Amino acid sequence: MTLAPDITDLLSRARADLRMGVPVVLGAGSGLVVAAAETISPGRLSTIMGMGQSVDLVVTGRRAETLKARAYDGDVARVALPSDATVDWVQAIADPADDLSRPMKGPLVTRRDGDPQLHRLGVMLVKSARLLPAVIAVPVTDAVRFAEDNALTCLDPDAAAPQLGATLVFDEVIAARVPLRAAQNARLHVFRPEDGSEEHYAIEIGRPDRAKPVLARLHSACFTGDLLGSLKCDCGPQLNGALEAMGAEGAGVLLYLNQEGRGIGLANKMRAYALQDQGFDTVEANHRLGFEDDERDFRIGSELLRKLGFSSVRLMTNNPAKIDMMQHCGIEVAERVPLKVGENPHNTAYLATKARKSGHML
Ligand SMILES: Nc1nc2c(ncn2[C@@H]2O[C@H](COP(=O)(O)OP(=O)(O)OP(=O)(O)O)[C@@H](O)[C@H]2O)c(=O)[nH]1
Ligand SMILES: [Zn+2]
Repeated sequence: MTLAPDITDLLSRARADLRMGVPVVLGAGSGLVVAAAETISPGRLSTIMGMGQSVDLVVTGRRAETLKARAYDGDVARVALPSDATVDWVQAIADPADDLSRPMKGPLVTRRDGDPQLHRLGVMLVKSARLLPAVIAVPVTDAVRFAEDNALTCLDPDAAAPQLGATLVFDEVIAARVPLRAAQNARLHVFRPEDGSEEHYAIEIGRPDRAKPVLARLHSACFTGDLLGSLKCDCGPQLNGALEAMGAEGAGVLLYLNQEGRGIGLANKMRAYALQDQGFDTVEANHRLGFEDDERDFRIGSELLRKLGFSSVRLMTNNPAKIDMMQHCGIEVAERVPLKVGENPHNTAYLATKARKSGHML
C-alpha cells in the first residue's frame, strides 16, 4: 500500500487546483497543460502564452454555437488564442455576460488539426469543478516532467477519463433523527462520495417498507428557492410539498441532491439568471454559458436509493427525464406522483419553458 494519492484523489485535487487558478497537467507522455478560463491570472496566462505557438481557449460546442465559431471537434471547439490575448479577452469568450453589449468578439479561428481528446478532458474537468466550461490549453512534450518541475497535479488521461464518467461510490457517514414540521418521525442520512465531491442527503420519513414502492422525491438543491423563498422557480414549494405528502402518508424518502442549478453550481446558475434578465429563457441561458440543458447525474439518486434498500418508487416529479433515468439505472418507477405546487407570476414563463423544451408534464 502506498500513501500516494490514487486517481480519485488526484481528480479531486485537480478540481481544487483549477478553482484556485492553478493549472493541471493531462498526459502520461506528451500532454496538455490546462487552466480554467474563469480563474486564470494575468501572470499565468502570459506564462502559458510564452510556452508555445498552439495555445487554445477550449470551449464547448454549445458556447461555440453562440460565438458563431466552427466546432470541428463536435462537443468542444479549440479557439486559437491571439498573440495579444488578455484575461479580459479570455473571459469575454468564456463568459456570455457581455455577449449582447460587446457582440464583436471575432473573428475566432478554431483548430481542426490534431487530437482534441485531452482538450475535451480539460473541459470535463472544469465542468466537474463547477466553473465556466472553458480552459486555456497548451501542449507539453513531457507531461510528468513538466508537472514535477512546476509542482502541478498530473492526471493520466487513461485513468482519469473513465473515473470522471464513473458512477460515484458513497459511504453513509451518519444518520440521525430530525423531527420536521412536516413529519416528526424523520431521519437525515448523510452520504459522502469517495471522490471528494459534494455530499448528498436522504430524509427518510417513518420506516418505509423496502418490499413495496416507496413514496420518493429526488430533489435537486436550489439555494434560492429552498432557502431564500425565491419566486423564480417552484423548488421551495416542491420541497415542502413532498415532505408534507410523506408526512401525511407516514412514510417516504426525499433525496436532497447537491446538484445546484441542474448540476452547474450556484455561481453558474446566477450567471444563467443574469442572462434570463437579458431576455433568454432557462434553456437558452444554459446553452449560452456552454452547458447542456441539464447537467445532473441522476445515477447518484439511484445509487443512494439502492444503498438505502429501495428498488421501487412512487416518484414525485413532473420531469419525464427523471423517470427514464431511474428506470435506466435499475430503479422501478411503479407510479408517477405529480408535484404541481408553487406556480406564481414570476415563474409562469419558467415553468412553461420547462414544459415546452424539457417535456415537463403540466
Ligand atoms: N441552470 C438553471 N438551473 C435552475 C434554474 N432554475 C432552477 N434551477 C435548478 O433546477 C433544479 C430543479 O430541480 P428539480 O426540482 O429536481 O426539478 P425538475 O427537474 O424540474 O423536476 P421535478 O421538480 O421533479 O418535476 C434545481 O437544481 C435548481 O437550482 C435556471 O434557470 N437555470
Ligand atoms: Zn429552484
